[in-house]
Amino acid sequence: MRFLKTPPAHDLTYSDVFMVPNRSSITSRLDVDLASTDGVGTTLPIVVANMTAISGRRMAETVARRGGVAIIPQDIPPDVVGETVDKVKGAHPVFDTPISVTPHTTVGEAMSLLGKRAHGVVVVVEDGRPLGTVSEADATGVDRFAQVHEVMSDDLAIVSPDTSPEAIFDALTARHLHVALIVDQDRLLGVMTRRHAIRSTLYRPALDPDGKLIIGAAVGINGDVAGRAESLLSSGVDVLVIDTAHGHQEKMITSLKAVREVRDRLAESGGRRIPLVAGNVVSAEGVADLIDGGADVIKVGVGPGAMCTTRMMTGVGRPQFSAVLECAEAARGAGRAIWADGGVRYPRDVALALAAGAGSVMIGSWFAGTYESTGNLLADAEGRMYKESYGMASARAVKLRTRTQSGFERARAGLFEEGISSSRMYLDPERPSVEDLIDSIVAGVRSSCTYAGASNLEEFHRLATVGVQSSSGYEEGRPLHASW
Ligand SMILES: NC(=O)C1=CN([C@@H]2O[C@H](COP(=O)(O)OP(=O)(O)OC[C@H]3O[C@@H](n4cnc5c(N)ncnc54)[C@H](OP(=O)(O)O)[C@@H]3O)[C@@H](O)[C@H]2O)C=CC1
Ligand SMILES: Nc1nc2c(ncn2[C@@H]2O[C@H](COP(=O)(O)O)[C@@H](O)[C@H]2O)c(=O)[nH]1
Ligand SMILES: [K+]
Repeated sequence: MRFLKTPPAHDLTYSDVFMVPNRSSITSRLDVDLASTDGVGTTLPIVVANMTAISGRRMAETVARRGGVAIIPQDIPPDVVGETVDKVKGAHPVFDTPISVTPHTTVGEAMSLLGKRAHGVVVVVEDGRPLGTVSEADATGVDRFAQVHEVMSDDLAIVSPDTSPEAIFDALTARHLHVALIVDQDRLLGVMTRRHAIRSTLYRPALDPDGKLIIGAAVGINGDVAGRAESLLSSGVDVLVIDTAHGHQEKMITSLKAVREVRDRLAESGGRRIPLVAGNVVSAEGVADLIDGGADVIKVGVGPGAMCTTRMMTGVGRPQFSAVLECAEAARGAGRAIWADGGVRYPRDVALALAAGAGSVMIGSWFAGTYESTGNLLADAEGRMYKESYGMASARAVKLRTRTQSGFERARAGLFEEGISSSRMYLDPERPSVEDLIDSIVAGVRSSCTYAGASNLEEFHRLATVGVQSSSGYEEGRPLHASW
């Protein structure tokens, strides 16, 4: 990446910068390969942040199907992480997991499950075989205590797993149906909407060597770090994140070394060498020390997160674009990669982080307001759908994390909060699924690459030309949804 003009002496946020187009020989945005360069095995440079209100089983499965990876937070007990890993590994790499109920399930219960996934139907199943589907339209005006077999639609598009996405798309269009049910030998394997059919030709799932979807998990720096790391690695995670607010501290370095020993021992006894990610830091010195401690990837960002109050509480942090730029250069110099963590709100921010040299971009709050985040779907007084979210250093998260300690200890720890305990993240009615958000990120970043003349992310980092803008420069780039 180069600056258009001499960069200013002060540090820059994503909003402070823009990219200018280069002469390009790339003729189509579809010719751009967005596989990450960080060695983690994703085909998209997107990581879901280890936040309890955001990253769980459905998020992990959905994002990995499109090529990214989700990190299960450090506060989730190891046996629950193990179950989550099993579920994600058991999910179909192409077809979406159905929401299935028995014929005698009440309409009320079936409708409460509908918001769990984006495809909009519940499948009524008996002995593994689909009998019908129930959508919100089928349930409108129906008594909540009625049973689903009374209201289900039995006009079904049943296809075999070897049907091409194009054929599924055409069949659904011809029959005016919303989802195809993928059935193999009388067993419901998955579902596919027309949008999913298109996506399955545009994205490549992120898979482990056995062809299963990938997933990561996090460990903090307190307690039995090596023990938790061993348990997570044994449960089959594909990437391990060692995470704390101030990653450039001695305790992080000793924890990291302990985790590396566990990882290396398991790898030597026949396991895979799982990449270790450590953070968070915002300086080249921090990067160097974590690489020295054994990190394969360094997580970068102090204070840019949407749930984060660190900068207002402490004055500490660093504008994220400059942090990413400096840390990426330091990591690349040592043959390692970084993840740009936090503060991403628009596709442009993802593009700018990658231009600055990030291997992947970690996103939390933007993905909180989706069907796939962990929380329950709620409606406000006007009927707008939202999910509740909170920061991992908020009093709420600290209370959860310290639940085994005395009431006094917990209350005292809660005073040191550096995050928001409750926020409403609204679902965008146009983009209610994390897959819709990924579509827009991918459309934006593919386009950024072709403006730069890059056919992959390594070229993009090399070719990107970045300028510095005023706040009115940023404002000029915003769309206008109503007249002046
Ligand atoms: N990227 C960011 O800007 C930030 C991210 N977070 C996220 O919140 C989650 C919880 O992290 P964290 O609060 O570190 O909790 P952890 O449970 O990981 O504990 C942090 C440990 O480090 C010690 N510590 C020393 N100095 C600091 C410091 N300046 N800030 C925080 N802890 C310090 C704490 O001791 P003691 O409590 O006794 O001081 C504690 O033992 C993580 O997921 C983290 O990524 C949190 C804040 C900022
Ligand atoms: N200072 C705090 N930082 C937090 C907290 N919870 C999460 N985080 C960080 O934010 C990113 C995600 O950023 P987002 O803008 O995409 O939401 C996450 O990975 C953490 O590094 C918190 O309570 N305090
Ligand atoms: K912030």
